Amino acid sequence: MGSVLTIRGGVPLTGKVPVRGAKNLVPKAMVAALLGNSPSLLRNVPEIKDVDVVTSLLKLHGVEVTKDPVTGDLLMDPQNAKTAASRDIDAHAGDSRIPILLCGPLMHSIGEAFIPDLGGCKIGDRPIDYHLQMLRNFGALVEKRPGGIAISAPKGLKGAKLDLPYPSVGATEQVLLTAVRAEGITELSGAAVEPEILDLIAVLQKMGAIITVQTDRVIRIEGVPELTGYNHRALPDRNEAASWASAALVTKGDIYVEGANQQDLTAFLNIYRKIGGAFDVDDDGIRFYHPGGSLNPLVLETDVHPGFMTDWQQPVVVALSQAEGVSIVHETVYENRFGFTEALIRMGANIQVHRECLGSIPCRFGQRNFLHSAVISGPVQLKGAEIDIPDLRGGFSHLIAALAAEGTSRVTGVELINRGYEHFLDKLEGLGADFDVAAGK
Ligand SMILES: CC(=O)N[C@H]1[C@@H](OP(=O)(O)OP(=O)(O)OC[C@H]2O[C@@H](n3ccc(=O)[nH]c3=O)[C@H](O)[C@@H]2O)O[C@H](CO)[C@@H](O)[C@@H]1O
Ligand SMILES: C=C(OP(=O)(O)O)C(=O)O
Repeated sequence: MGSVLTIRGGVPLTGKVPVRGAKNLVPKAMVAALLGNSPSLLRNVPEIKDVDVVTSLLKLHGVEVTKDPVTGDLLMDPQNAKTAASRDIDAHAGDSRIPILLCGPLMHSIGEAFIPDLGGCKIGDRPIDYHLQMLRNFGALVEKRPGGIAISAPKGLKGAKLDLPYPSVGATEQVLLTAVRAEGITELSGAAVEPEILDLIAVLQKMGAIITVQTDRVIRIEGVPELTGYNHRALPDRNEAASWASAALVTKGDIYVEGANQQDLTAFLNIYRKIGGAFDVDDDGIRFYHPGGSLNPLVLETDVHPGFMTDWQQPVVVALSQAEGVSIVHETVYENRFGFTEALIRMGANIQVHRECLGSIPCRFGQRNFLHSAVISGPVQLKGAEIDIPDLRGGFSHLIAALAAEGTSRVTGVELINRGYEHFLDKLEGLGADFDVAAGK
């Protein structure tokens, strides 16, 4: 039974929070360790659920994993990698999307893989068609099995000329993790180039891979027969940083996010400043604060990097509910990422969601009946409510709203937040939030 959080809102969050390695890099760098012929050391690893899930999956496949939670050092030795039973893999896959990325590394290290149906946030259909198509182009055989897919490469994996119809982060990583040890050259057009992908490329290069990131979303990989282990410090979690930044703005607080990196947050910082938030960057992090006065409404579209990241959208929508005037947010990455607004509306936010594309970025969801544009009018006084957290970022945005609201909120489903926010209750306590946690009935 999950715990219940009782939040008494209205306290500005002030203080310091550290952010460690990115949820959207660390599990993938862990998967990459399977490609090496010697141990890998990943540093700055946070204690989050997605890391635990991949740790279990690696262990099931014979990888020795040793972790120091305090330093964040994670040592992985893949030298005895082996096949695992599909029912065990299924039981350990958890609520994560990472298992699909095991395909290439497992085919290279043990010749086959079983991949269970994926978890991850329910913010759209989230198909894996690009992943499977890319793998087939390398020569992999993909078979549907109960509860997942079986994948093998009886004739080996060969480099290919590939083109993604949309710059999918996961499918780009799938190609990288497969191409590095495939025979010959792979050229991927339409690739995603998120900072986490560039950091994964850095990991793979340390292992001996030959990867060139060209202009216009083209990545070229020359396959090599063998890779070694790596020693790498994971880039910081820019999505967690942006969430705390929004929390500072919404609660009229002042939060120093230790570890936040300006370069990875450029698009976010521009929007933060336009809304009326203030920030100071130094060598170790970024201070985010509400400088007083009213917040400004704006028009915003989520997009692939270098655009405004979709995972920043939900916390920023809460900030826009406090801006003076009408804002428009067009979500172009996921077709169904406004479900979280239902709870905000119950808390008093003035938000309408629309099927039309309210923006200029060509989007795959227009005229397809998806509620993917939001109109937000503010400012409103948010009020405490009963909330059941639906997903990671939507859930964090609900927490922020409850922390700023008048009165008390009762929040269930908080365990979902552990998937991407390390020690978030300790961090909230350190920032002065007024809450209790009780075991649910
Ligand atoms: C663990 C991780 O890193 N998660 C991130 C990753 O998710 P993830 O890698 O799952 O996201 P993708 O970039 O692949 O998805 C983007 C869009 O492409 C679609 N698509 C994707 C694959 C496919 O085979 N077919 C298909 O249609 C998806 O449904 C979605 O509409 O990138 C997203 C976009 O920056 C982020 O929101 C997630 O936080
Ligand atoms: C959508 C997200 O993650 P995942 O892809 O792991 O579900 C997220 O981090 O906001």
